[in-house]
Amino acid sequence: MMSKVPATVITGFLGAGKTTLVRHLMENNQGKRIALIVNEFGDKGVDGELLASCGITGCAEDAIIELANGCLCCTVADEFLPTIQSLLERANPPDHILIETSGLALPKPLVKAFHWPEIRSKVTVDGVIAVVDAAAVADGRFADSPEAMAQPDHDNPLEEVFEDQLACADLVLLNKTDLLHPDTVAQVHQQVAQDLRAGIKVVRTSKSAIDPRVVLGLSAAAEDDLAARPSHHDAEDGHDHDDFTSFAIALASIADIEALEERILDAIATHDILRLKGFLAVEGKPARAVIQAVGTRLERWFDRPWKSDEVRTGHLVVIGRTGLDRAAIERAIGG
Ligand SMILES: Nc1nc2c(ncn2[C@@H]2O[C@H](COP(=O)(O)OP(=O)(O)OP(=O)(O)O)[C@@H](O)[C@H]2O)c(=O)[nH]1
Repeated sequence: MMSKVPATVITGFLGAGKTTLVRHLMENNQGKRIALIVNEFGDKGVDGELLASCGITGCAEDAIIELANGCLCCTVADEFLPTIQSLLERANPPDHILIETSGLALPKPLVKAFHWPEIRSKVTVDGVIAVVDAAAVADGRFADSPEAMAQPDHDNPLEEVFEDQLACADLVLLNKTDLLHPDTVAQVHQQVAQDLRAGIKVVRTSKSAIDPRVVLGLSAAAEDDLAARPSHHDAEDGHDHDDFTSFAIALASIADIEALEERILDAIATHDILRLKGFLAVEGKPARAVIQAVGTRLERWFDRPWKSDEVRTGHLVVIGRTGLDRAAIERAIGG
């Protein structure tokens, strides 16, 4: 019998370190041909673009497939299945498939898709890896405030997505431990462990750095034990995305990047933006700048020189709870 191609689903809330993990796994591919399917919330992809410029040796151009716009777990039949099928039909099919889901996606409906007769005999879910932002957990990002708990019928979409991702995991990476005191890491570890199925291991990481042999080759066949992976959305057919929203801000070349950074941080704090990321053109700089913000933590670096035929403009993708004041954020950041 032909052996099935293993597929690893990488889940984890917005900004937890999924793309960082994917990059690490692709850089340390140990000669394996790895293909990546990446899906983001919002119609302007950043992760695929960032990885495309990775310069990893052995990482072929066509190794990265971006499914932008929409939620992978809800567009499974239309987009995901044909993509997997076309990967498998390649002259040189991958040895391993990585699937990076958006930070707001529920992993379970995606894993369920592996039951489809067209792919069931050819691919198996080797494992669901949940990446956790330990600093965000320590900040109480996913927990309810006492005031919210007191509300009748309250629900917390952040907490539900976070818990669904953990409940489906075969392995958890407790990431960003570099940002916390070891005692806090231990507390967060304990807290996260409570939401896991019995026997699921938590590995502490910084910058998602982990030996690929720990993450790949779990042989979990997750599609065969879905019943053991509880979800807040089990009673529903799909899930709606009304709880979260996303939009992109176009920016012309920036003269003063420090000033822009301050405006971004102010906007994040004022409007409770969950995630902001994108690219910028900076006047007088030959390279493209990357901006990454998770909550109020912001990173910026230059990733690659602009190509001669590229238009030097930027865009920032903003993600938050529904109700974000787009016009006000655009005004605040646009300056
Ligand atoms: N300090 C610290 N920063 C990290 C760590 N891992 C990732 N980051 C940073 O966190 C930000 C988000 O990382 P990503 O890998 O893009 O996160 P993601 O989960 O792919 O984000 P989304 O796809 O938007 O959900 C980037 O600025 C990373 O450099 C870590 O362990 N420690």
